[in-house]
Amino acid sequence: MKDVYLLSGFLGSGKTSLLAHIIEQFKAEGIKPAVIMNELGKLAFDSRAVDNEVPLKEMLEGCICCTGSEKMEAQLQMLLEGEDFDVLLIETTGAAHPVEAMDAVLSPLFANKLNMKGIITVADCKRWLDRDNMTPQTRMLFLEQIKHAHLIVANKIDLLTEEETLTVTMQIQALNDVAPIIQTSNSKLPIKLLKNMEATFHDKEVHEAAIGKQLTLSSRLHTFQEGLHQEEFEEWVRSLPDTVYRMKGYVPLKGHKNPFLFQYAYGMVQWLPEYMKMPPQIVIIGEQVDKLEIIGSGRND
Ligand SMILES: Nc1nc2c(ncn2[C@@H]2O[C@H](COP(=O)(O)OP(=O)(O)OP(=O)(O)O)[C@@H](O)[C@H]2O)c(=O)[nH]1
Repeated sequence: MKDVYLLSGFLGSGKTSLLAHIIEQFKAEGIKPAVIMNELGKLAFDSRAVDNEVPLKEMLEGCICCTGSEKMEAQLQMLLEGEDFDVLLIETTGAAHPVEAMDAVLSPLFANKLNMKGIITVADCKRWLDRDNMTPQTRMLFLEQIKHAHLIVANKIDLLTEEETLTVTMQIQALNDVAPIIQTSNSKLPIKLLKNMEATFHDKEVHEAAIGKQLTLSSRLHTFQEGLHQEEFEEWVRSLPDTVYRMKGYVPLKGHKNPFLFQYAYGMVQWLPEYMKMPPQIVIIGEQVDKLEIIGSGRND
């Protein structure tokens, strides 16, 4: 399994600086990183931050959350098949919503190969102080990127007074009291903090994880043991709390040879027949997904 980290944060907040700093530290430890950079526009300006030894894929046409997961799947496939690496760092555009970005990366096709460790959000502290002057949409995205983070880098504190730094840290903590907040200049984050991150639950870990572990956004991989009735499955989907944001994968349906491709977003269910026998697994993305009772399992796993 290769660990995956998603770097989120506003335009100019310090994501590329963070990426460069993380790469340097991983390499010093003998860990091989690979990078996917999602830039808006066609010029891969920031890729200069990544040296030639590090496998790099760029997604220059639009934001990963809008172009959909197929492009991301293609990049992941190419990296997994063609490159030798231990960890994957994905820098999202400043405009990416964290749930959509995580959704694009978490493909059931790679569920057994990639382990989503979580979202690191770089928050521009100077900009935070000025957030009341943002448009409502921009402000909302800024807050969502912080709310869903598993680790928050409160960056650019060199531009703040001590008192301002304290105020900003407390305000950010009030928005997300689960993620650790690290104050930095130039995104100088020690990588030892990444190692404790864990945003993915596999079936067998659900019970342990549920004890005393609180998470914002997380994902869960579930394997079905038997075929299900479509109507019962859809009834179960409707019964789920609205903190389940996305689901996708292959669901074995009674009376059909191959599991169906299943997608769920914004309360809508979509089914597509699959011509190959894909593994009967779904990925669930949301809050507290470890606590969900999943249809067909007969118990909470
Ligand atoms: N003063 C100050 N400047 C910083 C800090 N961190 C980053 N910068 C500067 O802010 C600018 C943007 O930094 P990047 O690391 O490129 O930020 P980014 O989030 O990748 O930016 P985009 O790719 O444009 O979204 C650069 O000019 C950095 O040198 C910091 O802690 N303090």
